[in-house]
Amino acid sequence: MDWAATTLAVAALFLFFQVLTWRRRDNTKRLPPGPRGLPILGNLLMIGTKPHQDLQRLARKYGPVMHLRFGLIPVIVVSSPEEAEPFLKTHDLVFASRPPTEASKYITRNQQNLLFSPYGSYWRNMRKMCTLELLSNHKISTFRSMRKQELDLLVRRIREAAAAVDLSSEVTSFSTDIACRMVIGKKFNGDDFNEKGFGAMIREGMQIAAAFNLADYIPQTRGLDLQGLTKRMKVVAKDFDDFLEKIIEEHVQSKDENRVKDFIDVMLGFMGSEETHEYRVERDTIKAIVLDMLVGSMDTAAATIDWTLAELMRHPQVTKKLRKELEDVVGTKRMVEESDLEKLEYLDMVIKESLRLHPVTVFLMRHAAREDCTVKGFHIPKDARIFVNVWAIGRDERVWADAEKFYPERFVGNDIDVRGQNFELIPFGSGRRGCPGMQLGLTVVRLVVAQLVHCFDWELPGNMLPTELDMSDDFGLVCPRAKPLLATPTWRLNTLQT
Ligand code: HEM
Repeated sequence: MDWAATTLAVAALFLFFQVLTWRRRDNTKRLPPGPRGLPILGNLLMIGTKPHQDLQRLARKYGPVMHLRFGLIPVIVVSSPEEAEPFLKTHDLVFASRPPTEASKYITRNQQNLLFSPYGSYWRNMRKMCTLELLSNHKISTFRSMRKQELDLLVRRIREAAAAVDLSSEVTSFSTDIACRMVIGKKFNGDDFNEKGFGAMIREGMQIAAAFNLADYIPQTRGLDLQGLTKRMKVVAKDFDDFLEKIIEEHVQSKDENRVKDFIDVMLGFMGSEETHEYRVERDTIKAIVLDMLVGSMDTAAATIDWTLAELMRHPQVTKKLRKELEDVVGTKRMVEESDLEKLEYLDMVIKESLRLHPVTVFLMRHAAREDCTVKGFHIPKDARIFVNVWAIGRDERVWADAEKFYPERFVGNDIDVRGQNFELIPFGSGRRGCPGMQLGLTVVRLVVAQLVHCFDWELPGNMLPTELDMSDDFGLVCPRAKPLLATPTWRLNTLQT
């Protein structure tokens, strides 16, 4: 094609997209304020590698309900508790859906999992199964001794370490191990999934799912795969499928009736019997839900533990106070048990404070509007994506005094908690799409933080000062600390037992 023809083609394409954008704009209705966008791309270029921070900055200028356009898709960004409540409570039913995305199409078999499933009877059915059969208090208590075994192993590994320990990596391995044992019945070492390794494969899937995929926002570019993401998704989806097929078959063939039933066993029990069970479960459903449960439990808890330990190392006075509570409740002659957790009130405040400053899912998973709706006088169009910026809400100076300061005592004398009733603190979301694994997540985080603070004194390497600890984050489906947390442990209990 010569120069003139290329220019003409680009101009025609530009005009086509511009007309599309104009047709979508309805000038009679008042959208929330927001920055002007470019033709075709909208506001996409305003978003860098830290979208939660970029959108917080924009919200300071345009307000806590903001309208942007990512490509051709309207996006509503919510950045304050008062504005989050109508989206997650008053009009929860309208915003309880998920948009179709390329990742959900390829990796989760056309949104067959819970996380990416659109609102409807399939989602309701799966949500009920997950809540009542997999993540109920009763079911998670059946894995209590498994959690204890794995935590004892973690403590032993740390105790035997001769020098500084990479706590981030240790906690991630622990979290991956308990998730695998609970969901699929066994642990996986580095490379026994395929040559890439189990954790690496799951994280590759999560990374792709979190990426800003141009094809989700400019659907006309789908076939072009401009970022090469579709190709990667197909590889990941095939790897997952081969792996899960093998694991499910092992479960079908297993004759061991005495072991604790893992999540695959439970779901296999509901398969193919619509008359006798209220859940409609197919083999593909099991595969999709297994991925949810692994993704939901592996990195969320690990990243929260890592953030909390880092904050404790930066705040020795808080650690001292937490240790005092642990000594009063547990003593110094034994390790922490899960049954101790309900008595540890200051620990609860420490974890809440950590989740306020470092919610590991910085945006609630993309909610989508199922119909047009009016919120606080603004028109929210059908199919708009709703981004609730939980990270910005936790740092909103109008709500939190000294918002950037890590100060667990702010929870003394009030009953603000993380369960979705207090919109200033929603690290697990709220309403219909709120996290069904919250109880399990909180149990694991509390247990590990308590144990590692109780069993060890920690020193930062190379005479590093607490204030020098790098607290920058990495954006993804889950946002961990960017740098590994290294610290040297000293055993502090009056017992040899681990
Ligand atoms: C510290 C730990 C955890 C945190 C901070 C967390 C946070 C969240 C958040 C913010 C959401 C999105 C809510 C929304 O879109 O409004 C969510 C959804 C979800 N979480 Fe968790 N989560 C954690 C642990 C877990 C665990 C342990 C599991 C399961 C084993 C789990 C499974 C899920 C699932 C399946 C959804 C999707 C629910 C739906 O769309 O209906 N999460 N989580």
